[in-house]
This record gives sequence, structure tokens and C-alpha cells, in this order.
Amino acid sequence: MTNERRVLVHPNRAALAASVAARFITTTVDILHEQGEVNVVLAGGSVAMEVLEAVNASAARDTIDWDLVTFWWGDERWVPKEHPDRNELQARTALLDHISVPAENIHPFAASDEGLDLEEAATSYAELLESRSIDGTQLPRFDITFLGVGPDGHVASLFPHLPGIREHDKSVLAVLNSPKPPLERLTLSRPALNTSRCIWMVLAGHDKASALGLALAGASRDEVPVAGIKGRRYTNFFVDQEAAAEVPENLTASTF
Ligand SMILES: O=C(O)[C@H](O)[C@@H](O)[C@H](O)[C@H](O)COP(=O)(O)O
Repeated sequence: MTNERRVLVHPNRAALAASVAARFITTTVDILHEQGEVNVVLAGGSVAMEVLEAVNASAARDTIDWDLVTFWWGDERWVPKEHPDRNELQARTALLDHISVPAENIHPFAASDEGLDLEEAATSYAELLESRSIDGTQLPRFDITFLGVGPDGHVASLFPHLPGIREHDKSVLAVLNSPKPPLERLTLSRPALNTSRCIWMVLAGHDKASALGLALAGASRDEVPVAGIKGRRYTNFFVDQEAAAEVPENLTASTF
């Protein structure tokens, strides 16, 4: 089994969200059949929310036994719990509030008004991850990890030319100087993300074309962090036609 990166091109943003949602439902059912539980890592960003909304709207939504699904986050903005920019709140509104997933299966990062400072929040998430780890690793077995990609090639809150992308020891990082507001964030590290069996990056719009093209052409992860992301078995870029504009033709598979 190879784990080459694959680019799947969709005609437009709506088709992209619907297709990734359908694939998420079938893949989750398959993994549940195989191993009886699934750990999903959620992303922030508008496309990721459209995917979750499409999962919620799908007639097949409840073919998943949500009791067996656990949700984590790849990153979070350091804002109060009820702030509209919080990735957790957006994911709850898009999907989690509408499904029968038990509250104890939902593991958001701490919020800025919950009594911890940023470093303590990073440590506490790392400890939580470790408490659910398998096989002596520091982490649960992440099955499906969603990631958005910024126009600068950032993934989660790992930004170009900042030290976070080079971190190789810690699983969770406090980010103090994000170039995109808010300045302070929490993020899984690159090695932690890369333990995932499937990494699904979802990109739409022409402003993503250059970052994706550079990543696939072999740019360094320091320059274009998405270049350093690779799942254990599958690394899929689900993209619309605009985001695919600079992908070499031999690397793309069209879904239409
Ligand atoms: O933390 C953030 O500020 C965003 O979540 C960001 O990282 C986002 O995931 C990408 O920029 C893709 O965003 P879109 O899906 O909106 O293009």
C-alpha cells in the first residue's frame, strides 16, 4: 500500500463539500466496522465548516454510530468559549450539536476564559491526548484528520517561517505570534498530525492555488507548511478547480 499524495478535483465548492462529506460518512462506517471506534480531528476554516454542514444535511448522516466517534481539534484560536471565531463553536453549530455524539467524546482545546494560560492549555491538551494514547505513543490513533490550508500554505496553526513547523518533540504547541488573527492559538504539531491514518486537506478558491502547487512541487515545509504534511496511509487533497490551477496534470484525478 503506497501513501502517495492524491489530488481530487471537483467542479466547484458546493460539489467539493458534498463529496468530502459523503466520503467521510462511508469511510467512518468502514473504519467502525474494522475497529469499532473512530478518532476524528477537526479543522477550522470556511471550507471545513461547509463539509460539516454537508455531513449534517446528508440523509446518510446517521448510518454512523456516533457513540463510537471521538472528536479532537487540529488547532484553535485563543478566544473565549462563546466567541464566534472559536473553531469548536463553529463545528458544534455546523454538526456536533445536531448528532447523538456523547459530550464526553468531544475534546475541544481550552478557551481563553477557562482559567488556564496558553502554555497550560497546551500542556493540558497534550496530557489529555496522552491519556487516550495507544501502544505507548503520546497520542490516540487518529483515523481521519481534516485540515484547511491557508493562502500562505499554513495548516492548523503552523505558519511559514515560524518555529512551530519545525517542532519535533511536543504534540501540542502554544502559538504566540500568529500572522493571522488572533495572535495566540493552540495547535497540534506536524509530527502529531502526521500520525493520522488519513489526512484530508480541503481547499477551495484561486487564492490556494499557489500554495498547493508549491507544496506538490517540493517546496520546503518551512516555506509552505502544508508540504510537510503526510498521513500514515492516505494524504488526500480535495480541491475545487480554482485551487487546482497550479497542480501538475499528472497528479490530479477529476471527480467529474
Ligand atoms: O485558524 C484559522 O484562522 C483558519 O482556520 C485557517 O487556518 C483556515 O483553516 C485556512 O485558512 C483555510 O480557510 P478556508 O477554509 O476559509 O479557506
